[in-house]
Amino acid sequence: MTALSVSQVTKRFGATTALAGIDLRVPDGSVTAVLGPSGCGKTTLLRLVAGFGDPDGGTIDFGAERVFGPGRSVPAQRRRVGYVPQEGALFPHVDVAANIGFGLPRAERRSAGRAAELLDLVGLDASLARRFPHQLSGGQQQRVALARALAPRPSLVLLDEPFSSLDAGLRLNTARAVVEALRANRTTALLVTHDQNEALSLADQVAVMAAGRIAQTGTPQGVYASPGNPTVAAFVGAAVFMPAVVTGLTASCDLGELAVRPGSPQGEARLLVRPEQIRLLAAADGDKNQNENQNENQNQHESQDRNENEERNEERNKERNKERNVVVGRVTEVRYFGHDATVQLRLDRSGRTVTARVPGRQLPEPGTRVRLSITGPVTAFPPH
Ligand SMILES: Nc1ncnc2c1ncn2[C@@H]1O[C@H](COP(=O)(O)OP(=O)(O)OP(=O)(O)O)[C@@H](O)[C@H]1O
Repeated sequence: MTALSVSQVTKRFGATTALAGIDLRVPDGSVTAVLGPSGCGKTTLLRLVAGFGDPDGGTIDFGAERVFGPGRSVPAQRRRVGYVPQEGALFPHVDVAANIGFGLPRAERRSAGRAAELLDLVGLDASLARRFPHQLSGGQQQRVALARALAPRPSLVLLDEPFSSLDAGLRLNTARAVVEALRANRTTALLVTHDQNEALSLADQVAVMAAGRIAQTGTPQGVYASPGNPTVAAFVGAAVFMPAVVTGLTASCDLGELAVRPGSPQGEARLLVRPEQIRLLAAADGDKNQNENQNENQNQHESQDRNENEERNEERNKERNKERNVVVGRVTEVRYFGHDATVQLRLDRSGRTVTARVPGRQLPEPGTRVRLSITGPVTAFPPH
């Protein structure tokens, strides 16, 4: 298989700039997910790589071979690209074996061996070879579509939202089976999707696209944990943004004093907190009483022993600082998803609304007040 390099590729359709200078490298034998909102240019990029149309500028290389560049455009049929579209890719009037054999040389087309091998690769039983597409589930059809794309041993496989027509359960299983098959075959693949979970859970590399450009490329963990800007941050997962002032490695905001990553911009900033970083602690009202009792006891003790006055004052200051960093909010909404839940809270201090993602076991009732704490460092962006 071959690495793909796209460099400074541009494409306009009349007044619309579909691609504004794309740079992307897909390493040999790996799967890159292109993730982006509707209309950002994902399909256009895939079509130009396949050779279904020429860019206005830039270069496209398959390994050492330039397939598009100044004065050069290798036709689609000579690029040896496998294409898996959204749905309806199979010929309805011929069986699975014939569908898979479509792209094979004549001699191989008659051999049942290659079709069986490909069915096995995509995790389907060889007995399905004689069925017609309408006798398969949607997920099975998409696996056959991949088997057909892989049959002529392409240099590259392009998948354009191949799972979007499948329902949730089937979608995940099919997506996993398809990516396992791509990996087993050491296929270089570009998978277009607008589903963040799909991109993050399946791909070796995620390229986030926005308005005709690649906004960021990296490993799924890298893009999620260290997004380059707020647009990427919001596109790869749920995000809570809030204003803050950063001094050194600490950000001061409505959620208290939070640790920020090294190298964060200083001064006024826009903080990104992931909902799973917000932890809910014990109910706030009970805690408040306990704190008041503790303070009263401390006061009595201080009046008994004046010599320890200074020491006590210091402790009280520390306690006050701690209290200042205790963030309390009232639960306004709870959404239960089985494996976890989201809890929306209105912060006492500012009235700002934040959303926490918590395990679905012990959920607070709407209306109760809870204390919050933030785990792990948060990301700071410049304020605008
Ligand atoms: N043949 C065309 N003629 C005119 N405009 C086009 C054409 N193809 C795409 N566009 C425009 O180019 C932009 C990018 O379209 P594209 O289909 O690549 O986006 P996309 O990210 O794949 O969107 P979606 O997720 O909705 O499929 C859009 O504004 C679209 O309207």
